[in-house]
Amino acid sequence: MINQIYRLVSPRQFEVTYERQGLQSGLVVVRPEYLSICAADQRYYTGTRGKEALSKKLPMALIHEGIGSVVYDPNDNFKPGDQVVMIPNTPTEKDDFVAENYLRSSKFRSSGYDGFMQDYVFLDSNRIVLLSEQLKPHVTAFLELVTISVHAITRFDRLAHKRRNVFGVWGDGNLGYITSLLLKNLYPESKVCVFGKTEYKLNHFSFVDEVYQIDNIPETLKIDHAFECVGGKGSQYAINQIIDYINPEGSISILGVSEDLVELNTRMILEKGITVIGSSRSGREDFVKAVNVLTKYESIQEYLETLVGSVHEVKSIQDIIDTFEADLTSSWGKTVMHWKI
Ligand SMILES: NC(=O)C1=CN([C@@H]2O[C@H](COP(=O)(O)OP(=O)(O)OC[C@H]3O[C@@H](n4cnc5c(N)ncnc54)[C@H](OP(=O)(O)O)[C@@H]3O)[C@@H](O)[C@H]2O)C=CC1
Ligand SMILES: O=C(CO)[C@H](O)[C@H](O)COP(=O)(O)O
Ligand SMILES: [Zn+2]
Repeated sequence: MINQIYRLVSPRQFEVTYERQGLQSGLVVVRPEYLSICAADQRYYTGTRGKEALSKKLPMALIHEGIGSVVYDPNDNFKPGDQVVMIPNTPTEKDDFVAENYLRSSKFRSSGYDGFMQDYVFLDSNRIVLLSEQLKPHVTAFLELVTISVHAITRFDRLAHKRRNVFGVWGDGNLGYITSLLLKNLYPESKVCVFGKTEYKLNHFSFVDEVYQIDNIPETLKIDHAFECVGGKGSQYAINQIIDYINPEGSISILGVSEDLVELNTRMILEKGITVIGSSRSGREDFVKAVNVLTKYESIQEYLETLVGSVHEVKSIQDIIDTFEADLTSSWGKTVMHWKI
């Protein structure tokens, strides 16, 4: 069959390419239905990802957050019409110690390999996870972002010391919202404090114990462990502020992606014996966990629904551009595409 792939060729410019794809490949064919825009996609779309990366990675289909329905499974593990979430990480080897998302040989869609902006996506059957009917598609569209928090919290739980009285989450955007929501559900006895810049955004975090504006934090406040969900230029200020407020031997999970090198107060990292945990992307285990968590806790899905900023029907390349532009001007939440192209 001939597949149409919608690739970014240069900032703000998409082109359709046609590729022949055999149905004998053993891969499952999925029709994408709801896709969601990540900050990483915006860095490619706007060209802020940096010239070198752009020249290495483009042309490339964007989007690594999305769900779809199975069209054809040569092994009959999935039925046509099954709703599935697609896993963007594609490992090419297995390691006993290194998770699939940290293997340098793994391929990640929409970061050097084609993402989900295609008529059909061809995936190995272990790169999709079945979704139950009770899950809402405009929410599961960004399930990949939920797996990022699931993965970071799993790593934190394994690596950090066991006093978890107070968590601090820096970042009043999408990732901060999901991370604090999961922390509050997974550690109901712990206090969760969110630190951000904008009162309007912080007002959405009704489920946490405290919210603080970053220029108005009580000096006496102390946290046991922190999650940085800021990224970009703000991550330097956020991580150094965390270093100031964290108790000795606490952990800082860094999730925000920055294009530039970040200057850190390493003297206090040393003096406080802080554990810094880098956390990037996710793997199959995290997707299975995220699907189970959303299915088990109905309230999590309800809270995640308030993170849906807007849903755009996409039928043409112009609709793709309009949706990316709308996302850039949106002040809250995830921008979802109903993929009808
Ligand atoms: N590790 C991983 O695998 C992944 C990482 N990411 C990265 O995580 C980061 C956040 O993503 P996302 O939540 O979608 O982005 P958002 O823009 O929605 O969230 C970031 C938020 O942090 C706020 N902020 C800025 N400076 C500070 C500060 N010093 N302290 C506290 N909050 C601050 C921003 O406010 P304002 O907008 O007003 O500046 C914004 O509300 C990005 O860098 C993204 O690329 C995303 C997915 C996966
Ligand atoms: O969003 C992400 C995962 O969900 C990561 O931030 C993204 O993979 C980073 O990729 P790149 O190096 O292409 O910016
Ligand atoms: Zn992402």
